[in-house]
Amino acid sequence: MNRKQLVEQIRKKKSVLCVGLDTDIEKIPSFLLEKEDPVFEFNKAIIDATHKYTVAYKPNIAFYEALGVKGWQSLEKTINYLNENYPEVFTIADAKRGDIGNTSARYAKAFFEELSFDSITVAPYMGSDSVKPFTGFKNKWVILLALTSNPGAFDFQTQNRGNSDEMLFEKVLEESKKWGDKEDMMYVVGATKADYMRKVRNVVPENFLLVPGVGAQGGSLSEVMENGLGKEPNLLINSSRGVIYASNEEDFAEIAGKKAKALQQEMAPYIK
Ligand SMILES: O=c1ccn([C@@H]2O[C@H](COP(=O)(O)O)[C@@H](O)[C@H]2O)c(=O)[nH]1
Repeated sequence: MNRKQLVEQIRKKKSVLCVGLDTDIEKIPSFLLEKEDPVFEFNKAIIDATHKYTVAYKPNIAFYEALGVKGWQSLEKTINYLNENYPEVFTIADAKRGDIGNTSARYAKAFFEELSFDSITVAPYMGSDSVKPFTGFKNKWVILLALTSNPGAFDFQTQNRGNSDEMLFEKVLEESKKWGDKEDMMYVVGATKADYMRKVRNVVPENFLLVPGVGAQGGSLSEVMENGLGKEPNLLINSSRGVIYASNEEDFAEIAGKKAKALQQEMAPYIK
């Protein structure tokens, strides 16, 4: 998917909502466990109930890998279901990959070609040769970890470099501009770090930001919208547990739909 298509969808739905498919076999309603592929059945019901309010879906790969071959099959069925039934939505493999060049190239093939995701999250720690193999795929995106939502982000990401005032995450943003641009590179910035949003936007005013951490992690949606939104609507705000586990009963999908709608309605007034 290219930037124009993503922006058009955001404006049409008046939403920057990304629903995180962090589908934990131990948390899904127990009646689904009788099905042949409970994880896929759960995802399918959540997607059908939320797609009107949602512009992106983000399966976190850990939840699928944890189930071995079966989990990988559920993931493949989920991305195929999205691409076949809702081709307008943006898809994110939250895999946080990045390795020496030839290995990164295999990760890129796995997620962009075998699984046909639109984007993948990538860790910048190993530098340019670990990230560049994910670039150059037509209409595919790298989503680079910049300032993450977890408390440990303060261990390295906000530390100053030498005597300069520049923080490590600012250096990552600046340096990565050599590897991609607003048409193929996004950044992860946690909703819990909304105080730093202005600094982020000083370096990358136009790139999309993927913002996890609203809801369960305590980040504020309105602060993110107020400080993070560019002239074009260039945010994707993720909610995983807050949407998909809003109910654990027969009505889980319907309640997830209502949660997604409530988030979309909070977002709508900001989207021009
Ligand atoms: O900085 C980061 C990067 C990724 N994540 C991921 O996003 C979701 C958040 O889930 P919630 O249930 O909405 O808290 C999850 O997949 C994380 O691994 C993040 O939280 N922070």
